Amino acid sequence: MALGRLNHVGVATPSIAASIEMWRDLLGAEAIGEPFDLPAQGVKVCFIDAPNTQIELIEPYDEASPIAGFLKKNPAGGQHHVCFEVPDIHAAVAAMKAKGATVLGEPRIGAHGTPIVFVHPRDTGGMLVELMESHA
Ligand SMILES: CC[C@H](C(=O)O)C(=O)SCCNC(=O)CCNC(=O)[C@H](O)C(C)(C)COP(=O)(O)OP(=O)(O)OC[C@H]1O[C@@H](n2cnc3c(N)ncnc32)[C@H](O)[C@@H]1OP(=O)(O)O
Ligand SMILES: [Co+2]
Repeated sequence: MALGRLNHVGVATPSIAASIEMWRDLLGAEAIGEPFDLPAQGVKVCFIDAPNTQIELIEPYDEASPIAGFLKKNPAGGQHHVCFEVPDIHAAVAAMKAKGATVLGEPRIGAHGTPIVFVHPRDTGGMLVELMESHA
């Protein structure tokens, strides 16, 4: 399985609203999407377009959010994961497992409306990696 396009960098934040201000006023972001809730994945999401990828701002939807633990350790938020595109999520899961990596859960629909999975950071040098099926 070849390394695919970097679809987005996930950035955890305690406040999407505050993060939008920083990305816009300090870093010059111009294409900022409308925040939306993704309760099935326990997050609120806002995509910020960069020329060749996106920033995915993620805020806990509730206390059970999978990023709640991360924000306890990093109260100001920070870089949470990176997401690479794959042509076939099931083939990607099989390839990861065949190489001994831990895939977290089953493929589920992510913020772009396509199937995603996560590979445990212990298998990826400490960086949480998301794989997202994309046919773009
Ligand atoms: C899905 C919608 C959207 C999209 O793009 O479509 C998203 O991307 S939403 C993103 C939020 N969802 C997830 O992250 C789901 C997958 N994540 C998980 O299942 C957990 O966060 C997990 C298992 C990676 C970590 O679990 P937890 O937060 O409970 O922390 P632990 O103490 O169990 O962590 C174990 C170990 O991993 C290290 N860790 C935790 N989070 C990260 C991280 N983001 N990046 C790197 N490392 C991470 C943590 O420090 C622990 O390390 P250790 O050395 O054992 O102390
Ligand atoms: Co993501």
